[in-house]
Amino acid sequence: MKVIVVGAGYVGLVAAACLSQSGHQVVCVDKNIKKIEALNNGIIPIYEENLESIVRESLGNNNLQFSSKIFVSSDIDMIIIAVGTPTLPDGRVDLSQVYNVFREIVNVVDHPIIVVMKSTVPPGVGEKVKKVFLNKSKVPISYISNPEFLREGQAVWDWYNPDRIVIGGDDRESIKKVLKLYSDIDAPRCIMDITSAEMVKYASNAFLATKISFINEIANLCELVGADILPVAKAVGLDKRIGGQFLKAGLGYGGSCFPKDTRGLDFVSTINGHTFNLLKSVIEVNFKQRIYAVRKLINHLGTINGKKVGVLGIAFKPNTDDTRESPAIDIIKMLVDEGADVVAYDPVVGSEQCPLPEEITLTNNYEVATKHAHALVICTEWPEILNIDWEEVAGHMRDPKVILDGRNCLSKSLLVELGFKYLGIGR
Ligand SMILES: NC(=O)c1ccc[n+]([C@@H]2O[C@H](COP(=O)([O-])OP(=O)(O)OC[C@H]3O[C@@H](n4cnc5c(N)ncnc54)[C@H](O)[C@@H]3O)[C@@H](O)[C@H]2O)c1
Ligand SMILES: O=c1ccn([C@@H]2O[C@H](COP(=O)(O)OP(=O)(O)O[C@H]3O[C@H](CO)[C@@H](O)[C@H](O)[C@H]3O)[C@@H](O)[C@H]2O)c(=O)[nH]1
Repeated sequence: MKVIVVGAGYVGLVAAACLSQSGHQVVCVDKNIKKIEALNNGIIPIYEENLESIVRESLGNNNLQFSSKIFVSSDIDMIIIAVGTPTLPDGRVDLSQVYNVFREIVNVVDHPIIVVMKSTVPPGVGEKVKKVFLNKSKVPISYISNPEFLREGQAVWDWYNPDRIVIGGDDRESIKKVLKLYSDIDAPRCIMDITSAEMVKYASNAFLATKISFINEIANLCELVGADILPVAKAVGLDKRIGGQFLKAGLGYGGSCFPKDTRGLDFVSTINGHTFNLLKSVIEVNFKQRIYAVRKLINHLGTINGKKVGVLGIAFKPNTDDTRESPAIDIIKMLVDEGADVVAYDPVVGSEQCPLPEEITLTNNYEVATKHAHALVICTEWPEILNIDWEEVAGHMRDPKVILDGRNCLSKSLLVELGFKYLGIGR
């Protein structure tokens, strides 16, 4: 199949690379010219396991090309859209990138083609796009919704091992063709109408976010009654009807998806006259979890004004350099507001990836963040952080040597033995 992928971000680049590795002819288009120049030289702008080798191999065998303009030659079968759909301050989804792509497509397409929507768009957008944009095209353009469920940090693995492939459409032939993209992938196929496919994506993310906020509420309650969230979550998760995944209590969810998609679904609900109270609570609990962590630290340090606090981990989760809506960013801002001297460490995140307050020091060396620190806050469970030599850190920190383990990822007994004051979440 010959396809164009529009957008070379986390989703577009992974889709383009994996489809080309599966033998499809792919042109990946991004309006960011610098990104395209780098990609043409095999330089990957994001940190994602195995992606670079796939891109380089596909560039080498000509299955993959990069371009800064959409050029639709007569042999192109479909255009896959993977541009950003960020959140607006009022929770609405900003669809301007998506709409701009449709304006371009309608202008350049000169033969019948399928447009596949991989970007996450609110339920109802596909039908609207068909009416507003595609009906104006001189040639037939078929619309398919094909939401993406990959996770950052394991995106390539997720691409080849999805739990399901969701296709929403109203034209059998187009659905059949889109399914051919995935002929080498073993997963259940869920075929439905466009709006339902769009809803699957939002419902999935909202449900996973609900699990996280739920377990965080249970963790907070555990602290009050003297229970430990680790054995509690493990035993609860062993019930197959509940499942053990997404029951890790901590600082709450961040990233480019859960925060924006929960807010987006809440907005869609409100505009349609439905008050989604459960989802509103999920969002509120998630934000409060960050404040709660800072309060906990203040309670143990007395005041943090003038104290050195090392924040370990800035990415919203391990194995990615993405800091979008990362709990670490809010926590750092709150600590700075309280007068702390913050030194933040992350093994891969650099200043170009994240807007941090000017007052803070950012380092890729954990010793710079831990040396002479009064307290540490673990925000991301990077392997580099789990494997820190805590005995050495105990030797160079200042009293009271508090560790707020915001991801419950360290050994409490070891740290207590080494003289740290250990604070977990729900323990
Ligand atoms: N990041 C994830 O893990 C993930 C997973 C599943 C779904 N999604 C969804 O996929 C979509 C893309 O997410 P992302 O994280 O890859 O976004 P991103 O911001 O990393 O990348 C989007 C890319 O699109 C490019 N772009 C914007 N307008 C363009 C245009 N007119 N022509 C060409 N290129 C253009 C941008 O320059 C950017 O490189 C979003 O809707 C997101 O919600 C993301
Ligand atoms: O038990 C858990 C699991 C996750 N998290 C946090 O939740 C956030 C999101 O984690 P994860 O889902 O692994 O990362 P994403 O890459 O954002 O992936 C989610 O968002 C993507 C974009 O929509 C979807 O495609 C994926 O299916 C969905 O898992 C991170 O901050 C995690 O630290 C927890 O706090 N506790």
